[in-house]
Amino acid sequence: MSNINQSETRTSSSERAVIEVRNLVKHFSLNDSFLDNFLGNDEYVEAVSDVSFSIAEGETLALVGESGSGKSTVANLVTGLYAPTSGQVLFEDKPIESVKARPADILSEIGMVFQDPKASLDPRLTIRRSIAEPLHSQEWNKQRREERVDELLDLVNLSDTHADRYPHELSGGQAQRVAIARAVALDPRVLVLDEPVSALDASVQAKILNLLMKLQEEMGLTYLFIAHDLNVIEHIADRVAVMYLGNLMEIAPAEQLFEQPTHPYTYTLLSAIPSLETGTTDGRIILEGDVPSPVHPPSGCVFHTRCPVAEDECGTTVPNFEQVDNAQSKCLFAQKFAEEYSDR
Ligand SMILES: Nc1ncnc2c1ncn2[C@@H]1O[C@H](COP(=O)(O)OP(=O)(O)OP(=O)(O)O)[C@@H](O)[C@H]1O
Repeated sequence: MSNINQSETRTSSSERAVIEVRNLVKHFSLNDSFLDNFLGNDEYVEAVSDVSFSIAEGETLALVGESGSGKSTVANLVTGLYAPTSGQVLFEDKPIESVKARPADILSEIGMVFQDPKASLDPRLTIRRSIAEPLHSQEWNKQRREERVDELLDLVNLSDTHADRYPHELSGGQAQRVAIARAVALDPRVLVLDEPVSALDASVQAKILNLLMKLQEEMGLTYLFIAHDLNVIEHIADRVAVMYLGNLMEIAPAEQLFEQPTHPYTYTLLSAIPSLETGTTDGRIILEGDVPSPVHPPSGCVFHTRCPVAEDECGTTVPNFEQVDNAQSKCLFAQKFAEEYSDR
């Protein structure tokens, strides 16, 4: 057991980090009017609070947590859509701003897939034109673009007959395949997947997850996979990062996290997953109280107001990350908690 600094929640030095997030902070101001500025009102939402992690080449890091925990904000910071309030995102050791300075570069390095595939496709464009759109950034002639669209349709297991349809003529699963084809059109290194299967039926979810795993293997892709549902990521994630109220609470290899969570918040998320045998969530821990406001987060550990095992110290002391086996856990009692949990 050891206490470690938050900035050390990274891949081991032998693995090459494709994405590295260092002490990332993002505030959204709530008082932007002239009067607010004049009166010095500077209230803000602390959407992401000192988050650090890295993702190794070919790895899938899942980012999980309840609604409002800051997952999408992290995704938008990693793709350079948002500028951080402080901290840094590095893509292959280069600050993301320098990659973003040339829009074609960022598109070809980091692709993005969203929750609602139909909303991410232009309803006026045929599937062929939608998939071809990012290819216009390349100096390719029409024939080369057409060939690439055919390759991409094949890659995501859609037949040519889909090429001339419009988004409204596709099922949710087919539309997500098209969105994935677009995202990988320029052969990126990284895909940021923001709840890519949340809007789909369970049977379709499994097919899209299988497709993502196949593409990762064939194209050597690195994934940042965002989900609120731990069920979805159990088989796809190599490591899991758990967020609560803008903070990273635990980061661990997926197998260890599902077997022996080291943070009480992870435990409560796991206890919400229905048992495979009974289909019920018997023994589930229901968190008391509402999620606190990200404008005035609790002192000490941000989870202490809802934590089922909090002690007095948790309300006053901000935990550092503690190493428990291969997990890093932002809990003052991580070791004790993990031992007690494994006895259950
Ligand atoms: N543009 C914005 N302006 C103000 N507040 C924002 C903005 N975007 C996000 N927030 C706030 O930041 C916090 C984190 O939001 P975020 O969308 O990143 O969480 P999330 O975990 O992705 O949730 P969800 O799964 O519901 O999308 C929330 O309190 C949210 O209300």
